[in-house]
Parts: sequence; C-alpha cells; structure tokens
Amino acid sequence: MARKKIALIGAGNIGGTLAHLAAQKELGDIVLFDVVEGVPQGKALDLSQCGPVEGFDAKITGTNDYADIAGADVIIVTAGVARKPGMSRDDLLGINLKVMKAVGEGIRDNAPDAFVICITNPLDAMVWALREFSGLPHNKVVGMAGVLDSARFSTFLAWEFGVSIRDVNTFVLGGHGDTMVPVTQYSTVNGIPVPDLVKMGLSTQEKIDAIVQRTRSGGGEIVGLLKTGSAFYAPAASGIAMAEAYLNDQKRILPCAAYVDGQYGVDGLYVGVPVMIGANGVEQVIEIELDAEAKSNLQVSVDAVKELLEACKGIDSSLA
Ligand SMILES: NC(=O)C1=CN([C@@H]2O[C@H](COP(=O)(O)OP(=O)(O)OC[C@H]3O[C@@H](n4cnc5c(N)ncnc54)[C@H](O)[C@@H]3O)[C@@H](O)[C@H]2O)C=CC1
Ligand SMILES: O=C([O-])CC(=O)C(=O)O
Repeated sequence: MARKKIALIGAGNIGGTLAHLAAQKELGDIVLFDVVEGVPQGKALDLSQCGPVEGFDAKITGTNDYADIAGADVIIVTAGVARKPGMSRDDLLGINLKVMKAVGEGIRDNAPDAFVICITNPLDAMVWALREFSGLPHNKVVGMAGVLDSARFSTFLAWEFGVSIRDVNTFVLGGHGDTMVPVTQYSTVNGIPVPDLVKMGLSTQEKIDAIVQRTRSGGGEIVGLLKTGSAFYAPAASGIAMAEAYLNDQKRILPCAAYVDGQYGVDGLYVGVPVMIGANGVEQVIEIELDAEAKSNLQVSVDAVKELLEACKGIDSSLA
C-alpha cells in the first residue's frame, strides 16, 4: 500500500514542527509548501536528515508549486502571519484573508479530495473563508483551536490538582479568541467533574476562575513571552492529533472549529464544538447539554465570530 501524503501549507514555525511530528509518527510522505523560496526546501532537507538519527521512513520535500500537493490525503494550513505583542488575533484578519484565498484556490485546483485542517488566525473566520474559497464539502474542512485550548486548560488543571495530565479531560468550546468557553461542567479528573472536585475541597472556585481566565488568554501569554511570534509546539501537536484521527479512522471526539448548521442554535458558521473525526472527516457535531452560563457564553462567542465573518465579506465581496 502506498504511503499517505500530508501537505503542509506554510513552512513557518508551526509548519516545520508539523512536518517533524508527522515524520516521527510516520503518518506518510510530507510536502512542505510556502511562498518564500528556499525555506520549505531548506526545512525539508534538514528534516530529512533527522531520519537516520530518529529512524523514520518518510519522504519530505519542499516546494513553492501547488502542483506538488496533488493527491494529498491531509492538508494542514498554517500559511499567513502570526501576531506580535500588542496585537489581537483579529488584527490579522485582512492580511490572512488574502492568504486563505490563494490557499483555498490552490487546494481546489490540486487536491480537492483532501481532509483540510486550518490553523491560521483568526481561526474561526479563516477556516470559514478557506472552505468558501476551496469549495470543498464542509465535513472535509475543519479548524484547529479547541484541541489546543483544551490542552492548555488541562495543563493548568493538572498543575492545580497535582495529578497526572493523563487523567485530565477538558472541553473548550466557542471561537478561538477572548470569548472562548472553557466548560468546567464537562472537564474532569478521571471522570470526576471539576465542580465536584471544588466541592470536595481540592481547589477553590476563585482558583478555577483564574485558570479559566488564564486559558482564555493562553495564546496571548505566550506571544507576550516570545515577542517575535506565537505558540507553535502545542498548536502543531494538536493539528497532528486531528490528522491522525482522520487517517486512522479513530472516531475521536475532539473540540474543533466545525461547520455548525442547526446545533447549538447556530446557523451556518464555523465555531468550536465537540465533533467526531474519522475516515469521513467531521462525521458528527456532538450537541452536549450546556448549563445556562456556558450557553450564554457560547452565544457571546458565536456573535463575535459572526462579526468577523461580516468583516470578511466587507473585504472580499466574493464571500458576501
Ligand atoms: N488556531 C490556533 O490555535 C493557532 C493559530 N496560529 C496561527 O497560525 C498561523 C501560523 O503561525 P506560525 O507558523 O507561527 O507563523 P510563521 O510566521 O512562523 O509561519 C507562517 C508561514 O506562512 C507563510 N506564508 C505567508 N503567506 C503565504 C501564502 N500565501 N502561501 C503559503 N505560505 C504563506 C510564511 O512565509 C511563513 O513561512 C498564524 O496565523 C498564527 O496566528 C498559531 C497558533 C495557534
Ligand atoms: O495567540 C496567538 O496569536 C496564537 C494562537 O492562536 C494561540 O496560541 O492560541
């Protein structure tokens, strides 16, 4: 059986890390695409030379030509610009929307059967625009944010409770911005919900509230520390988890920016919800019962995403 093909659009910090992880896990042969000449080729060569040391079999190539992504099974998009301190993710909308147009058309013309995972910010608007520009089915285009945001929430909770990260499971729903919704009701330590752990005296509501807030501003915290760009290790690990769920038909339930049409009272937009990912892409949007506070916070987040979509339509009339 021929190896799978993974195309990575954007060979920057996340793109390079994605390539390394995909090679280490032998997910398939890898094509790194970027508009900058030399960078994808240089990174591909460097990563190929990890093979003998790390013992993986994967062909890694760099390119500036969309024709080379033909036949890709999975495409992960990180093309565009990352924010710097003082910027919000939404400040990237104008510049990255143009990038999504070029990338969407490149995918449409060269790899229309791929499962596409978008990572570029502002995520919920960019994955929507990428789907519009590519014309692929909604179940084959999904955004990565919830896996990362939940990983941050889980990390902080594991630290707070002093337990293994393996036993912590969390859900962060909504848009990938300041209005995201870490759902404590469905966040557990080996099945025990966080509110119950608070009742048991293992933490306090004030500490959990602070962790929720730290999760919401988790991306900005790292931007403030790095100063020259944003997080890339955990974002790449999160994108790879989603790619593996598709390639191995794992039927994983993951929080992702998926096309929601009807569930959660949302009409036809991309926002973070729990979904099942398997061989058919996004196979199901899972509608969980939310308490009143989470429900109203999700609505605020959905409204923020809607505003961004209006801004996209204002910039590019083909989206209106
Ligand atoms: N969804 C999420 O949870 C997260 C999203 N991000 C976002 O991911 C994106 C990428 O982040 P990094 O890899 O750190 O940035 P980076 O700046 O290191 O890499 C971006 C790459 O995109 C390339 N590029 C620009 N225009 C392009 C085009 N038209 N076609 C192909 N490639 C193009 C650049 O040359 C650069 O190599 C940013 O927008 C960032 O905000 C970052 C972290 C988490
Ligand atoms: O904060 C940023 O700009 C990058 C990002 O989306 C994240 O790390 O969550």
